[in-house]
Amino acid sequence: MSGIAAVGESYQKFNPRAYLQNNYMPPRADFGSEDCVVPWKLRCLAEAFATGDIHGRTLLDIGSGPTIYQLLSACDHFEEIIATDYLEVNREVLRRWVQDEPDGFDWSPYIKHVCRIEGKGEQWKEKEQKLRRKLRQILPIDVHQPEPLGSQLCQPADALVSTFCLEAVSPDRPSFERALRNITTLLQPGGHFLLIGALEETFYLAGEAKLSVVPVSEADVREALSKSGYHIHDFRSYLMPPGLKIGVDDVSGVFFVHAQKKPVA
Ligand SMILES: C[S@@+](CC[C@H](N)C(=O)[O-])C[C@H]1O[C@@H](n2cnc3c(N)ncnc32)[C@H](O)[C@@H]1O
Ligand SMILES: O=S(=O)(c1ccc2c(c1)CN[C@@H](CF)C2)N1CCSCC1
Repeated sequence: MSGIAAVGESYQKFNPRAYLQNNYMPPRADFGSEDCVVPWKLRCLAEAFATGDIHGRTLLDIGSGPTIYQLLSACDHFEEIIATDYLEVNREVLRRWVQDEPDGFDWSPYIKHVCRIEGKGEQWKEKEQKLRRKLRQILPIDVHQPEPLGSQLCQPADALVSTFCLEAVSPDRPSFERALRNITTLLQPGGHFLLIGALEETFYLAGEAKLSVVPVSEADVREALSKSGYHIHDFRSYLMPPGLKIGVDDVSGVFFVHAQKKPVA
């Protein structure tokens, strides 16, 4: 079985609820200080969109999983947001959130925090409803395919977002770089790409699933982006405090990149 096939097999045991518990609920997900990793991630995204440089008709989120935090600052800048994931269980979690079904994950701490740091006086329920209105498609994706969405995307997106996906689904650095090249075909030339990921992580847990992660450094990410034809506007790294290592992964840090696909020469 190929490395990519083995990754796909390992994801069959992925448990969205366990994944959310491990990474998005207190105490690990702490909003107590601006120096905590969750406020840091949300601030990176809010500041990128606050420049006013990133806007258009369609934003595509690659490997959304069961999460929506990564889309909160985008929803004022795009007409349509498209979420994607490899697993139906995750696409179903997102559909249930969009439909405001009962027993969904409570994203209100994240929505309230983003409204506060954006400083526009937006009420959190207003932002929640706006994102539900704009999140119009939830599509299957495989970043290891040359056409990751198959024939589902009629035209390239104006911007991409992707958080903790590429390194978590690639068995090695070459497949990480190929996956980045594949998803880049989904982005307009000149389009912006906001990428968040794990630094030097080798595994993470999601219920019964133990997923392998290809460890990447800042230099590895920069090289992969350069090979895929991006200009890097901003690259930030966050060093994980030791207290946050509780056994659900071995992540050493988190990176944030604001990159732009170079126009066709
Ligand atoms: C670590 S989770 C990231 C979820 C979310 N973006 C976040 O920020 O927490 C990785 C996601 O990649 C998805 N995935 C697995 N294999 C994939 C593939 N071949 N192509 C695209 N996504 C894949 C998984 O289903 C999972 O939702
Ligand atoms: O935002 S995080 O940095 C985060 C959030 C999500 C993930 C990781 C880290 C690392 N493992 C990834 C597996 F791919 C998923 N964070 C980790 C500390 S507690 C709050 C969540």
